[in-house]
Amino acid sequence: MVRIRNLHFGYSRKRPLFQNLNLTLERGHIYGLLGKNGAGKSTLLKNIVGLAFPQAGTCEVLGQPAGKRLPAVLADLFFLPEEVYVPAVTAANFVAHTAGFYPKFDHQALNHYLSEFEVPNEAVLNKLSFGQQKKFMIAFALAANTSLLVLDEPTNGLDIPSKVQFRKIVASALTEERCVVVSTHQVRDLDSLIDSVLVLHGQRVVLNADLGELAERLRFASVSEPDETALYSESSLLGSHVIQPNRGGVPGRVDLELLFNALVSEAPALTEYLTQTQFSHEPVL
Ligand SMILES: Nc1ncnc2c1ncn2[C@@H]1O[C@H](COP(=O)(O)OP(=O)(O)OP(=O)(O)O)[C@@H](O)[C@H]1O
Repeated sequence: MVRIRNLHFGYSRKRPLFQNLNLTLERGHIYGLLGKNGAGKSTLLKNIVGLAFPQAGTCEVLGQPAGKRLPAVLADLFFLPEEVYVPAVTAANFVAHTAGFYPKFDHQALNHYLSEFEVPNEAVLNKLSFGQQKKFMIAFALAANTSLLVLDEPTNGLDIPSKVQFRKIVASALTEERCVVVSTHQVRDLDSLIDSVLVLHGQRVVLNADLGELAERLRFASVSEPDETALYSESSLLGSHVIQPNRGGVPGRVDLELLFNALVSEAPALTEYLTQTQFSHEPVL
């Protein structure tokens, strides 16, 4: 679906944002893209959807260079940027004029998502609140039914019930044919939604892993005594939160926030452990 090899990109040549970045994304997965502010999440997504162009290396989507923006590729991908723009027309009018760009557009699904999000179909879009505009565009993006769906910080501006709805709706829209990428710096918004996690740090993707496999290999725990054997440890009020090798092999819950903190603080023991462990997606770290 997405194949990036040795990508170099920077807004200025003196300050590269990505160097030798590699990434493979497959159908049938919901990926969560995590990275600190300014790590380049939005920029990476723009390279994927053909709105920014590699200075070296390749970025292919659906087997074609993304930067070529071929009509057949654009009809099968949807990118929802963080800041949504809506014109001064009703939702129904907007759909009547734009759904035609997406051959697999599902009108029934759109009505279902809009009613779940409680967005009125007859409303003039630019008169809606920011959160309602965002929910309308999320519903439209999902209903476009494209093979690749890229959502940049979709939960920004959503209230708590809408975030819950968002997770439910996106999960229901995933099929074996679709690949969904969701970026966020609010790691908790992705809990129980994504099945794979991507971490962008230090100019490259340092982790691309299936959450199920991570759960089999890592154990996330809170301990009261220091654990010298932990791969990563973070002090808490009652002791420490730790990441340990999962020696029992019984999969538990992956603490995305702790994992993210560990990776961006470049915990060497965890890095080494993950490097030795074969993940299904691609060699990471
Ligand atoms: N159009 C642009 N021109 C020049 N620099 C840019 C442009 N867009 C982004 N940048 C810079 O590139 C870097 C990465 O920005 P980007 O928006 O991709 O990061 P991000 O990980 O999405 O950040 P955040 O989590 O804060 O949204 C930042 O330092 C930003 O200032």
